[in-house]
Amino acid sequence: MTDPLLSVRDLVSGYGSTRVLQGVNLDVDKGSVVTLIGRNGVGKTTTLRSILGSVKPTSGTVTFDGNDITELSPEKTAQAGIALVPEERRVFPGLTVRENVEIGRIGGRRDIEKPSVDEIIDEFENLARHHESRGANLSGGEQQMLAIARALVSAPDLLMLDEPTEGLAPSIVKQVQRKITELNDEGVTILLVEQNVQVALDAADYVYILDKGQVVHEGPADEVAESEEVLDRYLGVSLAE
Ligand SMILES: Nc1ncnc2c1ncn2[C@@H]1O[C@H](COP(=O)(O)OP(=O)(O)OP(=O)(O)O)[C@@H](O)[C@H]1O
Repeated sequence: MTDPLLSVRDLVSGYGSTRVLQGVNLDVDKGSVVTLIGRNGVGKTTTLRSILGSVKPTSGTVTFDGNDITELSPEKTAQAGIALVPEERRVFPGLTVRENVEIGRIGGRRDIEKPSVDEIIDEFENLARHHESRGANLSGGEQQMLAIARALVSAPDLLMLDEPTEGLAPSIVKQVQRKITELNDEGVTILLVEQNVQVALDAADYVYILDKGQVVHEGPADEVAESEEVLDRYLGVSLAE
């Protein structure tokens, strides 16, 4: 067995005196799609922020590609090869598609040649025809693709996506899901936070369920999908046949 690409151990983290994560443990194997699911407010976004370094963990460790990155700043974490597509996309509304992607090229790994802005945009059929459109004029689905493109141009080994399908129409949700699968097929390892349980289970190889700042259940996605009692207890959902 090879070591996981990302390994989170006993991670305790929060905001000021509020402790949100109470000792999170998770692994992401190279080449896999791992999803983190759980009800609102259980700490999913805080987990991603603590891995990235925008929230400083109180204790515990984050190991990436064999290196301890627990104390690194978000810039250094990006240089190590991790990119985050944040909740609500955070596309720059006044900048064009091309300019938004160019910003992503500033950060990220320095030890390899990054793809060009055009190469990345051309991989997204619904962005390629909008090179010069401003972020504000894109649809929600196009903005999500732009946020993913901006992360990919930094050539990450691990792409973290925070609720990429939130607020999107069902047909666009499918497009985002297909993109996640396509990227993974191309070799990008993915850690996905997803409210849409069906998408989370369909996209993933392995699933962690978070509740009150701790992992309360984990397993291969197909096994979790069949654990009706677990889905009901921790997520309050039952999946239609
Ligand atoms: N910047 C912040 N300052 C203070 N408290 C915060 C901050 N961000 C989140 N919290 C609190 O931390 C807790 C966990 O939030 P987090 O965003 O990690 O949850 P989540 O599982 O991602 O849920 P959601 O789906 O609602 O985003 C919540 O109680 C939230 O109010």
